[in-house]
Formats: sequence, structure tokens, C-alpha cells
Amino acid sequence: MIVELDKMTVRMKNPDHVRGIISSIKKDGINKLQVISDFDMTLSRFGWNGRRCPTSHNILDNSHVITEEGKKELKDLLHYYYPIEIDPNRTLEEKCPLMVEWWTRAHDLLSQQKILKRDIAQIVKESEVMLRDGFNEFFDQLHKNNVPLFIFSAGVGDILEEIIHQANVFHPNINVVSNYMDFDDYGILRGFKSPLIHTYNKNNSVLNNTEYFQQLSTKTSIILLGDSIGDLTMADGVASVKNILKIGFLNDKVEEHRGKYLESYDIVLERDETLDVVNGILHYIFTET
Ligand SMILES: Nc1ccn([C@@H]2O[C@H](COP(=O)(O)O)[C@@H](O)[C@H]2O)c(=O)n1
Ligand SMILES: [Mg+2]
Repeated sequence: MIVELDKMTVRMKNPDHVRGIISSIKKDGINKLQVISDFDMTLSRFGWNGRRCPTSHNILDNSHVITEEGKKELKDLLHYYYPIEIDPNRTLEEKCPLMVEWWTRAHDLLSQQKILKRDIAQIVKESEVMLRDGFNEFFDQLHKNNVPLFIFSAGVGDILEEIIHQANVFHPNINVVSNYMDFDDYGILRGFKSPLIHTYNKNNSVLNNTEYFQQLSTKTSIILLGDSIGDLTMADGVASVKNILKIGFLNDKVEEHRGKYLESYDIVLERDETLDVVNGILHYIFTET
């Protein structure tokens, strides 16, 4: 029913279950649907031409406003903590305090760099960030059909919003929760606003009284998009979930992570830099039959 599900990049533990959820979402109607998505490495690309694309943090880390010493320190943090973040053999209990440590140290370093609010647009323009192929269709389909898109990111909110703006797809149906920069009266970065969002606390605990989800209490069908095991809890604040389809982008260390991703996500997209499958599913749901 959806040709994109036949792509070589697609893996499903239970294809019949997937087809069942998609049919149920379609049957319940567009008015019941919301999309909850991660940003970095989910809506943005993981790689291009054999090179890693930057996360919203990396965009700042690599930018011209950071001193050479600052760049080195931020890179050292990435090389130390990223393998911990994706290590399938460590428990969440082990990872959480280390993730808080990484984000806190990185945010402290960035806050010492006198980053100006007015430079953000240029920093994003000069970066190598790319949204996944098919992003226009994805954002436009959701907008045209009045489907809310909730972007829940442990990245840097100011940066990811600027990326979406520069791509001309920041439509009114989008709501973002992320780590936002805190600028002083002169527009100089002095810190990050709380709560701190890292890969493994993307749940109710950081959504201020889940007001957003209360407004959307009638949206009982969810399509969840993520690239990390931590993204699986992003819909926990939704009071009544009837149908949930979890789609996971498996970008890195694919063989090592395949088993866990197949257990956790309904659809796993391996080294797929496009939104083709998501667009195909949305197109099927939005098309009247
Ligand atoms: N200092 C840091 C901290 C985290 N990251 C990466 O950001 C990603 C989190 O953002 P999501 O939109 O995916 O929630 C995650 O992939 C971390 O590896 C970083 O690059 N630098
Ligand atoms: Mg991500």
C-alpha cells in the first residue's frame, strides 16, 4: 500500500503490525494526528558525501566565533561523551549523569565565548548543516493538512529554529521544545535556559506541565520520529494515545545497534538520509480513498 516501505533501507520486526497501525491512523482521520519529532540526525542529515553533518551544537562548536582553544575543548568533549551516548552496553542510569555532565560542560564552554545573538543567522548560513532529502514535502504536507508538528530536541533551539527558517519551512503548525540560549541585554550569550534537555530525559520531566500536550488531547494518533533510543519517550506526555507509529533512523554503528532498534522502533531506516518513507506514509494517510 506504501511503495516506500519496500526500500532497501527499511527494516521492520513486524510488518503486519506496522500496516495495522498505519491503517488505524488513516481510519481515525487527519484531525486526530500529530507528529512528534527529534531534530538532530532525524530531520537533519547524519552525513553527506562521506562526511558527517553537524548537529545544532556542532554548528556553534565549529563556527568562526569560537576560539581555536574553545574548538579543541568542545571537540574533546564530543570524542569522549558521544561514544558513551550511543553505547548499547551501558544502562540509562549510567548514561544520564554523564549526559548532564557533557551538556553542562559544553554549554559552559560556549557561554565563555561571547557569542552574539545577531551572529546566529550567519553562523547557520556558514555551516554544513542539511535537512534530510524530502524535507520540503514533509513540512508542507503537515502544514497543508493542519497536522501539529512538535519538535523535541536536546540540541540548541535557537540554532535549529534558524535552520528551519532558512529552509523556508517554519510553518505555524510547528512547536519546538529544546535548549534555548540565554542572552544578556547586550545580546551576548551568558548561559542556557533551564531545564537542560539531553538525549535521555526527553519526556514529561522537562515539558513544563505538559500544557502543550493537554491542548492536543484530541490528537490520539502519533507518528514519532527519532534517531536515538532516548527519543522513544518523547510522546510520554500525551494523555491518551490510541495509535503510535515509531520510526527510527539508524545512522551510526548500524550492525551493533540493529537488534535494539528493531525491538524498540516499529520501522527502522538504516543509513537512509531521506524522509521518503515518512513522506510516503503521510501521503497515504492524507489521500482520500
Ligand atoms: N555538546 C553536545 C551535546 C549533544 N550533541 C548531540 O546533539 C544531539 C541531540 O539533539 P537531538 O535533536 O537529536 O535531540 C545528539 O545527537 C548529541 O550527540 C552534540 O553534538 N554536542
Ligand atoms: Mg537526534
